[in-house]
Amino acid sequence: MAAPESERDAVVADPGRVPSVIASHVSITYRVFSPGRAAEDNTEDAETGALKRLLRRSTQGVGVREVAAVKDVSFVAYPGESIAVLGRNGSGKSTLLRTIAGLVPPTSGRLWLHGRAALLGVNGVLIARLSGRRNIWIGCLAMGMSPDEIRAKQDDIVEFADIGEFIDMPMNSYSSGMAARLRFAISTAIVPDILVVDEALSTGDTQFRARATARIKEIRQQAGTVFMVSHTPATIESMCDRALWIDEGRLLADGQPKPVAGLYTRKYGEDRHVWRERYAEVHRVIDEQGLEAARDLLRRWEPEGGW
Ligand SMILES: Nc1ncnc2c1ncn2[C@@H]1O[C@H](COP(=O)(O)OP(=O)(O)OP(=O)(O)O)[C@@H](O)[C@H]1O
Repeated sequence: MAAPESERDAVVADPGRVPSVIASHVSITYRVFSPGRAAEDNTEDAETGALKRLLRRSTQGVGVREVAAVKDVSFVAYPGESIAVLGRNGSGKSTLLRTIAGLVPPTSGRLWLHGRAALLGVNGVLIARLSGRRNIWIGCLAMGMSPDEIRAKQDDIVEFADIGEFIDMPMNSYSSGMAARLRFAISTAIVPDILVVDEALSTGDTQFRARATARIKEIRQQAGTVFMVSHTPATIESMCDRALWIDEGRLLADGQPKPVAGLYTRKYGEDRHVWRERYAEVHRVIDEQGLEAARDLLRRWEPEGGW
């Protein structure tokens, strides 16, 4: 069903402020290539079987499945905002965040960024057999820092990671908490305009979490925009001033963290049976009347949502 006109015009920016991110009808679809069936060729020798499979694929095509991870998401974000992204496993949170960080292009729709975005977590580029100190250079270079910038920052990074003599040991000797601390310290060494945090705070001990929270606050105060995935209502309420609830790839709610997290946790929390019926109703409304009508329903249930 085509989206109603009100949904097509969902991106409305505040004329008094310069947005840091504008997402306009962003959809992201993965194409998954499934290998051909191998079992039929077990009477052949391996080489003949492989050749036959290859021939069959080239004539019949490889199975392609499309996964619509993010569906028609629109929002406007501003400097100074700290935005929680919540939703169940597989709902599309990481995909959306990776798109904001510039790692996955939107399949359709438009995304405008004002400034530099960085995904917190330089895990992909770090090399486990090298020391933490060497990895600081690798991670910082990957974030686009110059050698002079790195030299100026490296003592701060070591100090913030606070992993003692392990900084000179290979990263594959680190506990997961230590590795998370070092990654966090590297990726917040420079203040990006848009910081994207994908569950980085779920690791690390209480003391480190408190320091990480303070660092994120610092970034916010320097007028950056922070997006962070979190499943914990207390974290969302203490660290964020806005929440996006992504459900099956759709932006179901965009409002103040407390009511949005409240709706979300009720769906998966205590009065689950009551909410399950309401949730089924939300999905019925989405199918029959569109997403905006479903959001109206949520607004009626949680009028204090600020949406
Ligand atoms: N690289 C990929 N190739 C194909 N499908 C993918 C890929 N990454 C994610 N998906 C699919 O896209 C959908 C959204 O996944 P995504 O990781 O964005 O969800 P998520 O909300 O971050 O989940 P989680 O909370 O488990 O991390 C899922 O159906 C997932 O299987």
